[in-house]
Amino acid sequence: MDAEKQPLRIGLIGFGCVGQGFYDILQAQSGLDLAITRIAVKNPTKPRMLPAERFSYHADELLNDLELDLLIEVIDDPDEAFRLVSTALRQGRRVVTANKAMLARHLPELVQLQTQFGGTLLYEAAVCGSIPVIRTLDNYFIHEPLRAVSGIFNGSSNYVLTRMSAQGFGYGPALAEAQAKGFAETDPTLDMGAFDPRSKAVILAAHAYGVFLDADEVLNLGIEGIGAGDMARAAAQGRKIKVVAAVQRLPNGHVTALVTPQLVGPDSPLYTVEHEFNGVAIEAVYAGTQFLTGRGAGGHPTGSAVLADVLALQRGLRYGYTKQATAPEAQLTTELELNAYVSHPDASVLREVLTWLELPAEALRTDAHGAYAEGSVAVQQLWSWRKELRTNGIFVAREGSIRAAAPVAEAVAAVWA
Ligand SMILES: NC(=O)c1ccc[n+]([C@@H]2O[C@H](COP(=O)([O-])OP(=O)(O)OC[C@H]3O[C@@H](n4cnc5c(N)ncnc54)[C@H](O)[C@@H]3O)[C@@H](O)[C@H]2O)c1
Ligand SMILES: N[C@@H](CCO)C(=O)O
Repeated sequence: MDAEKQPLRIGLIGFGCVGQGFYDILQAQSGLDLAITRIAVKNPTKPRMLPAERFSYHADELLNDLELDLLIEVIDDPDEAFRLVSTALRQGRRVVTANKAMLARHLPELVQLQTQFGGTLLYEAAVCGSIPVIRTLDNYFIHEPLRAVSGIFNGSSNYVLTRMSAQGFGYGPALAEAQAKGFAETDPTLDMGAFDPRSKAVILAAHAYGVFLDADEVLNLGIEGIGAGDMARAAAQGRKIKVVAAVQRLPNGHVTALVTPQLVGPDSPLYTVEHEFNGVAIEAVYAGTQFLTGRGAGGHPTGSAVLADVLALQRGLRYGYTKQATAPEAQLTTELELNAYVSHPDASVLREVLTWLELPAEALRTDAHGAYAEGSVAVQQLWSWRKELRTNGIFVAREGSIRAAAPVAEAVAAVWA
């Protein structure tokens, strides 16, 4: 047989939700010159849809098989994923990964390995499932200055919020559903605590601005503290609670990122993004704002993004990382402030929170659902008290853009209006 007619030989590492999703899609399509030649799994005793002889039980066997044209890494262990992906890149190979936690920690090194050894890594599936946002930023907005890239980057927490608000579900049952449907991470605190959308924000910062942010220095607050009372208050105001991640260029030219729950109204495109769907707004200086939406989690949507990367690799696509050359400085969220809403069923707990956040005691209100308060809060305070805010299940929402703290707050608000 003519060597050029051989299908691309794929080594698939990980056969969970995403691995099987990718496998299903490939089985259902004809005419693609692709073959899943080897599959590596971890657990030899787990019942699977394919006969045992289809599997290897050591991913290193796939790394050592240089007949494989391309490796796909879709396991749930970020450290092992980094070992596998970085080894493959040192071999100069073509690799696809969906592992955002691993990418957010190691992106600079993975970029450097591609330059040094000539391999290629694509990872569209790692950010917002089936939405082609990385490619849009990397290929289309190559020279366009961007004001912000923001939106709903986590399907599981959005699913839980949708079930709680529209269908009156409790937090626990809603999360159990998100897990059963394959949306949640193996450790769901990554989703509910907004660590997962923070990883995605870090990855998008690299493609939108050429900046490699340190994930540990990006403030992320999740939805563990949100209760029926918060849902009822939001609904009474005609708003919904969404976890919004934002990477944005500040008027001083620096880039910053933040992930928090937010109260959004019907004027926001995020208002109608429900269940496991994600939505990304790209605010470009000349093109204006574009909004991308689609399924952000699940085996088939994510498998579809993996397939798109495989086909792109077949055509020779690489990310350009062109904005790295002119990357602005990253700025941590200090010196910024936002409109905060905090709540707790117990007023005495909330009183203490107000002192942490330097909000006046008079801001405290109570209603049938418990205690809440609203006011302008320095992000530095949220940062300092982030562990306590999480442990106490305090819900902090923001509304509108974060802004530089006084005395430039008014000027900044005008720029962003
Ligand atoms: N589920 C989604 O919607 C989704 C979406 C985008 C990205 N991702 C990412 O894709 C990756 C896989 O997610 P998933 O939902 O398929 O998880 P999963 O838990 O369903 O499957 C992961 C599989 O990897 C296996 N595994 C772990 N270590 C392994 C090793 N060393 N060798 C071989 N197999 C190993 C596990 O046993 C498990 O079966 C994760 O990084 C996740 O963050 C998931
Ligand atoms: N756990 C992730 C999977 C998609 O990255 C989510 O719920 O968005």
